[in-house]
Amino acid sequence: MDPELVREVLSDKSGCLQKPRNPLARLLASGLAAYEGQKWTKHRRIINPAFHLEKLKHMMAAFSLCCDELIDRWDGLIGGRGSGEVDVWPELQSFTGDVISRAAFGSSYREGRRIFELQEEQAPLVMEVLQSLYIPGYRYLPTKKNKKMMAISKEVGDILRSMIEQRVQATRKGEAKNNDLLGLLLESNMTDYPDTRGYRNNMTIEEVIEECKLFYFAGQETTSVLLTWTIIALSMHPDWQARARDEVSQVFGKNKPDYEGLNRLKDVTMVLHEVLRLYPPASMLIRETTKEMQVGNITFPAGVHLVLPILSMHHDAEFWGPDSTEFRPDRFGEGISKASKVQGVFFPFGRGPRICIGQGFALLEAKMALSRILQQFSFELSPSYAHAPYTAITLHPQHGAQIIFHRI
Ligand code: HEM
Repeated sequence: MDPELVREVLSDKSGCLQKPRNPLARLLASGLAAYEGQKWTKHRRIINPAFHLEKLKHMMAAFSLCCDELIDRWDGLIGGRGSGEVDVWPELQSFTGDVISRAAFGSSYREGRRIFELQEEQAPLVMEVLQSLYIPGYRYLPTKKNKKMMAISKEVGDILRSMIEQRVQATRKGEAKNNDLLGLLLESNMTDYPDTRGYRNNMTIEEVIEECKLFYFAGQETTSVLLTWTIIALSMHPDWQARARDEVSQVFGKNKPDYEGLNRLKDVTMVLHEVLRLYPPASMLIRETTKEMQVGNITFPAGVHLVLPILSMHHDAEFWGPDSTEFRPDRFGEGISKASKVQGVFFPFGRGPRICIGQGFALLEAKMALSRILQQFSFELSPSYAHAPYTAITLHPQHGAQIIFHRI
């Protein structure tokens, strides 16, 4: 696909495009509530100013705590033998779930974790519904599955509502620290924050609930996918594993990584960019035309879905050269803009007004986790690993990611 067209669509200067309304994309976009007929929230952008990386520094403590738990768990799995096999895919999913729970809900972490467990239970039920024949009104019938889904949805809503109400009270009394995502969301929501057209944009409690659910969907699986492919790629390329470990050891020695040091990691960043290029967690973006519009020299009527194929553009030899499918992190040695032959063909976090607001968060989390893992273990692929990247909602390792770890 022509990168110019991608830029044109994602910048959407004509205002003719929106995030799609098809059920699967709605599931992705606004969480499971989409199934219940709730609307895509229009207000997301108001949280952007509060979601500044400076504030995320407060979340370093949450990342660090989750890393401690991960390393302890893997240490336990390896046991006294010094080496052992771990399927890192479920491990890292649980890790990023913990990170987002702690970062999103701070002191209310336990209730937050319960919400995410419930959503995990709900996701396969929703997928089943989406994949089955659509019969209008069927979802309101008191079938076993529908009752289960409604019960989960009610429990999630009840927990969130009570957490939010408590937090709003505490914020009004000046008693809440509010350096977690929920706090930032509520704080920015309590501030009168007009949009570019001057409208007040405050969210309802229901919309705050939707935002909280979205953070989980947008932030948990994507980051676990990135970390999992990184461990696999570094197992396949021991030279890069050694190089990344050397860098981590030069910057941190045996100390725990800090914010300033993580921002100085060059080789590790190149590795993460190359993994995001070869295995982009979101393999495509979709936009829907809301009225007739022209893209390039084609005129599309309203209601057309435009698919922007991140995965294939990231692999295209025309943009990246004849080694486009090879793992070569040094192509990012002089930054993203010089990595490809053509500009604008690397967009794992999207682009334009709806670009991922969690990209700083995700990269910081990934760098911290990877640094801790490299400090503690060397690793290689297990003979039971089968390489099968598979596009479900994100780009999964279809048969898991079995890795043999050796304690250093
Ligand atoms: C490696 C990790 C991640 C990747 C590859 C990723 C990728 C993306 C992409 C491609 C989009 C744009 C979707 C579109 O334009 O249709 C997006 C949006 C979004 N992401 Fe991420 N993401 C990651 C991590 C995170 C994290 C950790 C969070 C939250 C803490 C997050 C929160 C969001 C939100 C809220 C949106 C919607 C923004 C909007 O529509 O205005 N993401 N992400």
